[in-house]
Amino acid sequence: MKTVEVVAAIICEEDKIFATQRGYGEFKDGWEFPGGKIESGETPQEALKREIKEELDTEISVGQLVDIVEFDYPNFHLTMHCFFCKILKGDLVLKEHEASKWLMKYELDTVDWLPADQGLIEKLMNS
Ligand SMILES: Nc1nc2c([nH]c(=O)n2[C@H]2C[C@H](O)[C@@H](COP(=O)(O)OP(=O)(O)OP(=O)(O)O)O2)c(=O)[nH]1
Repeated sequence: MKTVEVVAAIICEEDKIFATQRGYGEFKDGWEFPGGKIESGETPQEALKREIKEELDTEISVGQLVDIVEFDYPNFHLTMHCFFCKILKGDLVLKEHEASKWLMKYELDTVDWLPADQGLIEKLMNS
């Protein structure tokens, strides 16, 4: 099975975490942490900064690695590197997503996360 290498940004501000809803494709309407596929030659941190600039027109700093999620979807294996991030500059403009929410940790389970994110959400809620 092919492996897709993805980076995801857990953007925090004060006590809240930024969640986005996918606007297109196979997982449309599912909630996720913004990010995307690592391109060849990029470090995960570089990929994450590029993706957040593209998707949200925002510059971030990439902090601690929170988790590397390994998950089998029917058609591919996902390896997802998840980092805590902070906003440096920009207003999180939704260029690809259809909605977003700032959620407190205890509210994280109030949106419908993509299947691969379930374990991570539990971990964040219990942290
Ligand atoms: N960014 C992100 N992707 C996630 C999460 N959870 C999860 O299963 N994924 C999956 C969905 C996609 O298959 C993949 C992300 O890659 P992507 O955003 O480039 O996906 P895509 O296929 O829509 O993009 P593209 O090839 O059209 O550029 O990882 C998450 O929390 N954040």
